[in-house]
Amino acid sequence: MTRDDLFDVTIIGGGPAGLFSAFYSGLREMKTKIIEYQPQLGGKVHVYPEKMIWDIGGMPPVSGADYIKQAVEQGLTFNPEVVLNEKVTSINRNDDGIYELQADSGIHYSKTVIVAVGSGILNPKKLPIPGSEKFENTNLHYSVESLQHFKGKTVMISGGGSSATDWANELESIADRVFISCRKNNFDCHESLATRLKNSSVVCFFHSTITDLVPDEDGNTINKVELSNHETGAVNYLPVDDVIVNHGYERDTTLLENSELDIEIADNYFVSGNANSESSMDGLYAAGDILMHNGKLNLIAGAFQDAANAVNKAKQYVQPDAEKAAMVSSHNDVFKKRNEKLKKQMFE
Ligand SMILES: Cc1cc2nc3c(=O)[nH]c(=O)nc-3n(C[C@H](O)[C@H](O)[C@H](O)COP(=O)(O)OP(=O)(O)OC[C@H]3O[C@@H](n4cnc5c(N)ncnc54)[C@H](O)[C@@H]3O)c2cc1C
Repeated sequence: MTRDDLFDVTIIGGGPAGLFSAFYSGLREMKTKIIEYQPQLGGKVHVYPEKMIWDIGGMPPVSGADYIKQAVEQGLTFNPEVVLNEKVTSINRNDDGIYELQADSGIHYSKTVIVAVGSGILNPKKLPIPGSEKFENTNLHYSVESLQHFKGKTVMISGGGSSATDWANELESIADRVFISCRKNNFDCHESLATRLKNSSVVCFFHSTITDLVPDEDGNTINKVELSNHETGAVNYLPVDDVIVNHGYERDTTLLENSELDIEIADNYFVSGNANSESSMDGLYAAGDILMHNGKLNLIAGAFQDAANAVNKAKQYVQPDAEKAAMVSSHNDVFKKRNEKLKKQMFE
């Protein structure tokens, strides 16, 4: 990247807030870039692809996976530049007032920035068993993409928190057998989840940890798990078809710590801003879970409002005589051609 690749707005993070920011900044005719660390857009909704989301205004219940599909389609409406697999490590500003985003592949230059990094970069905590990575291509899972994959299988779940117990409950009626192992003597989740689990056919192993994965003959697939009880010292070998691990997430939240700018931070992590999504820095805005202010709504619906506010402020920063807000979409010329096509499809 050179300084000639200067964008009006660069959005860090491609979750719900980043995607709606990209849509809205396209609507406001700004040259837009989204930078996302993960290989795909969608943010932390990827953690719950099969959960149903009911609380997005005007939208019927939608699965996380379908929501992502729609949000990505909307986010890319105006063809923003999308950079995936790219971690922004710090935000600085040069003497000309241009923001410089340091990333793995070099520096991204931008007139304004929207920080939409949610809870930071999430990576699942891995099983601390040497060599376990090779099973990630076969039957060791750190997320549940599809419950149906486990139909008729024997599944071992490791973890005692909300996600692990929720998966165990969901899989009970789909899998043939479900085991769950938990380090403590009780689950660390909402009591209704724990009660449902204890009354189910799921076999719970407390005080227990997976200490080894025994492969089948070809060496690529887990055939048995070695389960050790650290109270009694008992070791069990359980034949399994799949292993699901949910030990929580490692969070990389270093972006703002590394930045030398005077960005006001709340609770050691969040961008302390206002209801217009402004931060303490001119030209730098925040949207979604990373933004904190008095009226903050920590829902996807709240991220949309933050995003539109951030973009409107960015637009005025780049072009001070611009309208304060975009015209509504229902009679906006930007959509004229697209509407003709859509109406044709609808009425044909
Ligand atoms: C299990 C679960 C269920 C939920 N259910 C609902 C629900 O029913 N309804 C609802 O409204 N909300 C729900 N939420 C909350 C909702 O998912 C979040 O509010 C929403 O995802 C926030 O969007 P965001 O874009 O701010 O952040 P995120 O979705 O966290 O996206 C941030 C993105 O930024 C990227 N990123 C972070 N740091 C960097 C960096 N340095 N460089 C590049 N990229 C970076 C991340 O990889 C990520 O993709 C749920 C959350 C969870 C965990």
